Amino acid sequence: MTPSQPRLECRVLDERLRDVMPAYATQGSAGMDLRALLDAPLTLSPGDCELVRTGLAIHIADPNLAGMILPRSGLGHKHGIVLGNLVGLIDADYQGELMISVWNRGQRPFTVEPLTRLAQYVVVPVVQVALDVVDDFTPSERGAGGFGSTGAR
Ligand SMILES: O=c1ccn([C@H]2C[C@H](O)[C@@H](COP(=O)(O)OP(=O)(O)OP(=O)(O)O)O2)c(=O)[nH]1
Ligand SMILES: [Mg+2]
Repeated sequence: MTPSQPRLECRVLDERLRDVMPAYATQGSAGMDLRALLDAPLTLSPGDCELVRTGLAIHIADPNLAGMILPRSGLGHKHGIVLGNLVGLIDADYQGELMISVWNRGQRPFTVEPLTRLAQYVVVPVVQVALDVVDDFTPSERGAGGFGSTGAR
């Protein structure tokens, strides 16, 4: 832990999580893994999407931070287990349980065992902005070009 590391309040909503709290796996890890709080194995057929409990609530509180729930690359690439919402965005004022929308986008059934590390939680900086309504912008180099306007190579 570095001295400047922000501290976030976390409620443990299920005692099963006590011994397996999320942690950074290495010094340079960007995310900490979230486990599936399940009473029994959960088999997802191809195309199935289920909301899975994590047993944890994290109150970020600081509006200049947000949480993100992201897939784990091994599960996503090897097994097609990703998120039903693609990315979960956790508001700084959210105090409820972190939930994982798990989606089997693959072609084979996949069984999630209880307390499997299913997704990862990343805290990112956020800037809240104010919008000034204008009629026109000062021209930029890109202008309204997008969606491949700069070419493929
Ligand atoms: O994967 C996720 C995504 C969201 N949330 C929680 C935290 C987040 O702060 C809240 C609302 O998420 P979001 O704003 O993305 O959903 P919404 O459909 O816009 O709901 P709301 O009307 O409550 O904002 O739901 C999760 O637990 N897991
Ligand atoms: Mg919302």
